[in-house]
Amino acid sequence: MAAAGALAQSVIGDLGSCVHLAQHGVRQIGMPAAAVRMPSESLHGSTGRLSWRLSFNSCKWPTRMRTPLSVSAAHAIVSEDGLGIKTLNDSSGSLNIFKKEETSDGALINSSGKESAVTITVAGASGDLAKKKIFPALFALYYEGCLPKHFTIYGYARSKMTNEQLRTMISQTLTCRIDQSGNCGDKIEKFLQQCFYHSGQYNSEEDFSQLDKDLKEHEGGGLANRLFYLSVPPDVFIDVARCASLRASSLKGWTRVIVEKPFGRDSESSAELTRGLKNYLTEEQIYRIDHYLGKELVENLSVLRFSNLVFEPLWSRQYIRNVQLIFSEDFGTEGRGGYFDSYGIIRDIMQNHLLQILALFAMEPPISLDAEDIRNEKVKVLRSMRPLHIEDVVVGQYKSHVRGGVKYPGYTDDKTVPSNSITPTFAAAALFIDNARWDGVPFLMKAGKALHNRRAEIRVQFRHVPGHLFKRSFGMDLDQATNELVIRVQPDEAIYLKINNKVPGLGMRLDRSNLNLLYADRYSREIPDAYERLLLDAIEGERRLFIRSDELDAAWSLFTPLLKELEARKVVPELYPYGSRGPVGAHYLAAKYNVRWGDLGSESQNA
Ligand SMILES: NC(=O)C1=CN([C@@H]2O[C@H](COP(=O)(O)OP(=O)(O)OC[C@H]3O[C@@H](n4cnc5c(N)ncnc54)[C@H](OP(=O)(O)O)[C@@H]3O)[C@@H](O)[C@H]2O)C=CC1
Ligand SMILES: O=C1O[C@H](COP(=O)(O)O)[C@@H](O)[C@H](O)[C@H]1O
Repeated sequence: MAAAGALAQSVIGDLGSCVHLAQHGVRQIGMPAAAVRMPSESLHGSTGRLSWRLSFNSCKWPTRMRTPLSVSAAHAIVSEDGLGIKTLNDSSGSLNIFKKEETSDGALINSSGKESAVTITVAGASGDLAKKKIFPALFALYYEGCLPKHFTIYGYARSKMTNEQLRTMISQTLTCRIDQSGNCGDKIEKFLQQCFYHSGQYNSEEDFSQLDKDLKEHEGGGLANRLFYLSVPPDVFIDVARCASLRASSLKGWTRVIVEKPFGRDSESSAELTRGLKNYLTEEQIYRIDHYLGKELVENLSVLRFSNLVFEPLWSRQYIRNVQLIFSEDFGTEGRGGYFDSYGIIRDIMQNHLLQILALFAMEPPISLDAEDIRNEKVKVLRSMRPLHIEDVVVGQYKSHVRGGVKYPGYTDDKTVPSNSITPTFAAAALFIDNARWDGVPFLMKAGKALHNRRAEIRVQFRHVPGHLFKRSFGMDLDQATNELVIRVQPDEAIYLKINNKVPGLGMRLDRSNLNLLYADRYSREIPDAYERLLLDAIEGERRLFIRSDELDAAWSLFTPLLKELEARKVVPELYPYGSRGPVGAHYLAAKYNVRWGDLGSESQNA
């Protein structure tokens, strides 16, 4: 076994293969040529805190480089930042990927080069999220060949269920990739055979000891890693973490725990949750999931910014007038009113999903694409932000509405919601980042349920062109002539830039047109669900898209004073009809900062 230190020193090699890889885009994705080393030996080994893991299949490329390549050269490369690639000269053209892992979560090197087993236990397996998202995502990973060869999936919950009943439940929500649906039935059957169920209490160490026994039987005595997904209500997070950690941790491999939101209700409860989890787990073992970070277009933000020369120079107060982060759903809290009423839209969407996008959008260029480098930059942005003021926030709640003879229920019509609830189902807010790059630029957020459409997008409105030669063509309203970049996260993923253009003809008439990258037109591949990416990352130990505890603290510091004030003052939300565009107050808030919401232009896809 070669040690990583030795690898780092070995500069042997055939630059031909380097060039070959560069031609396939590797260098562009993040491997500077200077960092490429070419050892002559086999590449798995370990040094200090780093270990090297051998895995197969292009899915297992470290996320930042997860690009399928077909390279036929028989060479191995290791970069100084801990990434390595070994290309095989076999007919499949497959790649072996070496990836650095820290051993603080219990990872051990598999010195034999034999693939280790992974068990994924979903606590709360009988619940909504598990059925809707987690099992389908695990199946999709299996379907794409992204799960390790030896994997087992365990459902754990209090409900009594047999393995067969779990399989029947899961099978109802599995779907196959549109483009490869040929052998779907077989794949579903094989996947289900790897799924098992264990009934137990969330706070019973004894029940987790039983689970441990079951897991061991499936793991077969070799190196086994364990991932626990806490898909349970937040009041049992710590119980499950305690029992899993004390009674069902992997003895030889790593143990990781994915924690679902909400991570508390405010700074204090969040800190308490973190303290509670850290009694049993290290920070490296905790994967706080924010599924918006796993969405394709959110992943793409850094690529758009940092790999296109045309954008990064514009990314500051000098050229950007305002940034808008917009989330809307065309359905209410149906079915989740009980949870929602004690959280509200600000905690449900703004403090996490929209703020995470904002941090990624506004951060300084990170030193590298390593998880810690990116999270360091995100936390700096969050710490540079002003805590929200109540004057910069508008809250709303949907009321019932009859349209086309159909009566849509109001929020308080939900039986699980108190009839006098003042929990906001809509909020708009203006935030500011007090740093050199963003001084004075309003970042407007808007999130709401039961609105007229379902959409999540980032809108970047640029400043006016100075000394605009074409003023006369635009009339008085120069706002209509500014450029706007729209990153549509969902649905119909797209990136488009509104530009001014001459209408063809002999006159000089201008209009606004879109330079449009509509994903469905450009890429035939189906976009993976966010949970697929995040589960795969957790299995691979890639923490870049998970929230670090200091990020979480910073996020809560921004919102906690506002949330407390709203609650203390019992601020009554402005009512808006189900299916409408939300409260009028949102427009006044935007107008206060000289902003017009960009999503109100028209109903067309690319408004
Ligand atoms: N559903 C969603 O779309 C989203 C959910 N989340 C978060 O994910 C987690 C799981 O969500 P979801 O599946 O909707 O939750 P559920 O309410 O469906 O709960 C999951 C499971 O936990 C058990 N459970 C329910 N209530 C309690 C309780 N009071 N005490 C102990 N166990 C309980 C039940 O299983 P059993 O009785 O069999 O033990 C249930 O099937 C939550 O933390 C939620 O906030 C986050 C984002 C979106
Ligand atoms: O976290 C949550 O997200 C969903 C919206 O997720 P999406 O991927 O479907 O856009 C939201 O409905 C839910 O209230 C919230 O808890």
